Amino acid sequence: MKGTVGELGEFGLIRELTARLPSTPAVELGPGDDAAVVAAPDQRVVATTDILLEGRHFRRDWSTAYDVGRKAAAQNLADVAAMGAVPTALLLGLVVPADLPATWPVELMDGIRDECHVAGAAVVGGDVVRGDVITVAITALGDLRGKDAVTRSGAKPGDVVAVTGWLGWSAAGHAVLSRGFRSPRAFVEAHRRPEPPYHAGPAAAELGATSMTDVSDGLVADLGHIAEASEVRIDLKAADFDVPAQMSDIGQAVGVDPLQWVLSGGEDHAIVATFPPEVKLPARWRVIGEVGRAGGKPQVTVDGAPWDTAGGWDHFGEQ
Ligand SMILES: Nc1ncnc2c1ncn2[C@@H]1O[C@H](COP(=O)(O)OP(=O)(O)O)[C@@H](O)[C@H]1O
Ligand SMILES: Cc1ncc(C[n+]2csc(CCOP(=O)(O)OP(=O)(O)O)c2C)c(N)n1
Ligand SMILES: [Mg+2]
Ligand SMILES: [Mg+2]
Ligand SMILES: [Mg+2]
Repeated sequence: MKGTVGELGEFGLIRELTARLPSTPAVELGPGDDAAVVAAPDQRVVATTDILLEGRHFRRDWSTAYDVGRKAAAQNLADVAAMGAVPTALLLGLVVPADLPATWPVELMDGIRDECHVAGAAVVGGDVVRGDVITVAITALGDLRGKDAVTRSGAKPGDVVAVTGWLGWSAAGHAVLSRGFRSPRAFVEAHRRPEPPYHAGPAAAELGATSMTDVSDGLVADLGHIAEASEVRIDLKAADFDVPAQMSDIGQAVGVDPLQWVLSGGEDHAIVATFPPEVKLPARWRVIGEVGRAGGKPQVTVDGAPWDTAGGWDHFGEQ
């Protein structure tokens, strides 16, 4: 495709974007009208939104448009899964400058479409606006299939804490990219394209998870939200985490303790949940700690001590 977004124009761009979407029988009415119509047999809908901003969430010299699309969709679809729901639909709000090559939003849409396919969802609509900073604002919807949502507030003392998915890989990849390197590839790829374990969300709900969240900011920070909402303490054991040898090598090379990435690196969108101790967890879940009584301030401890460095990303913190 030749030319810029400005040359295509608003409706030309919308045509190019929507032409790339498959028709999906589950969606009653997709893009093209004032709004979409999505079936909700459960009579409730899970809804979540997250924004990705150029410079803050992604860099065009680090990630392709396709990668950004995969990641933007993944970040939102993971939030749906973390409620115990199955992702169904996604809407894309897009801000782009007029001089952006038209291939960029088109490849972004390909990435979003493909990640939706992985999670079983469909793109049902969106909006396009001209602006100075590329902004990808996604809303995702999901289906609880008649079950209760798994919130952040149900953890009970005595529960076990278990996680599935990657931890620290995206942060290690980010560390590599920020220092001007492009390898080791596995970590850089993990930063560009997280792989949330979508099916683990509804599976955890069925196993009887008492609380759940995805890890977007960092494990300690995100478990901190569960500790606060559930009014409990969460105790983690560092020995329960394995730090891959290659991650240790990167840590050595850049002078960072790799456990920092595992415990407070965000953007892998692992799913972490608490379960009653009698629940038999399938092998994909790693038990990493237990839930205790709050005893004053709810908090997360590692090997018995409060985690003293930042537990994760804060948009207004010092990064
Ligand atoms: N601008 C906002 N208006 C209303 N609710 C918001 C806003 N920003 C965040 N929230 C809500 O605060 C909660 C925490 O947000 P966030 O940390 O972004 O969650 P997550 O990491 O799962 O995306 C979410 O329930 C979110 O919907
Ligand atoms: C260029 C760039 N700088 C820094 C980061 C690191 N980073 C940006 S946002 C973020 C945390 C997750 O994003 P957020 O907007 O907080 O998502 P949410 O928690 O709402 O799901 C991290 C670790 C990045 N991905 N890219
Ligand atoms: Mg958010
Ligand atoms: Mg989340
Ligand atoms: Mg966040």
